[in-house]
Amino acid sequence: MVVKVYGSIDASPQRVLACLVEKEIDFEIIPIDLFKGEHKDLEFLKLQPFGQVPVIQDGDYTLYESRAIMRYYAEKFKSQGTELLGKTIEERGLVEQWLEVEAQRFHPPVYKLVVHILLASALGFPSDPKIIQESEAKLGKVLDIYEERLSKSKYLAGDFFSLADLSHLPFSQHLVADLGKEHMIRDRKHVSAWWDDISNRPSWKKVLQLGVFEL
Ligand SMILES: N[C@@H](CCC(=O)N[C@@H](CS(=O)(=O)O)C(=O)NCC(=O)O)C(=O)O
Repeated sequence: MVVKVYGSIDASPQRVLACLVEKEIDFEIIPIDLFKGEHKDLEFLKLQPFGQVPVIQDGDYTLYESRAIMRYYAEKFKSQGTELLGKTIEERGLVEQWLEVEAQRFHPPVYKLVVHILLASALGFPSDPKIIQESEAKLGKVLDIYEERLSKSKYLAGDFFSLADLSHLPFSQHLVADLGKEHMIRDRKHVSAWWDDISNRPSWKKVLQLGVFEL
């Protein structure tokens, strides 16, 4: 069954696409144009009542929240493609820990930078320099902890690539590519080496190529 992924070149859907590529799962992108407000259409809201992308449909199974979708496929296809959850319960615990850190500590400041640097004018409100400054300071503190962790461990959960690293790809790509904040990664030696490693994975290159194609 080909998995339908509702979204397109947006960051959170890319998180799911990278996971599906790593797990060698076939998918079809159903474009949802956020700038046209298609994510607020009644039909779409029946799939995702909060009006956000991504949503997946796998036969008659529907799921939203990108990190939940990743966990579902990483578990469902555990023995296919890249192992993304670790091999022991202790490794799984560390994968879950760093997935939560990404969602609760890393994502909020980066998302504010995306909104205020990239989207503000398109969404019709003034970008707030104070929010940008505060978000950058918050993110810097988070990345300092990453630097310490990655000075001892090749990847966040251990010496293996996992969902925890993968989950960082889309918004870290924003940081280095279109927010003008690449220095936040490059100024931290171990974070920089980690970013070079995970962003050079064939799965991520394929997802970025899809984005180019979509444009
Ligand atoms: N927690 C959700 C967040 C999804 C989300 O924020 N999606 C954004 C697109 S992106 O910023 O992730 O690329 C969206 O639909 N935004 C439209 C809206 O919130 O109205 C997830 O991880 O799936």
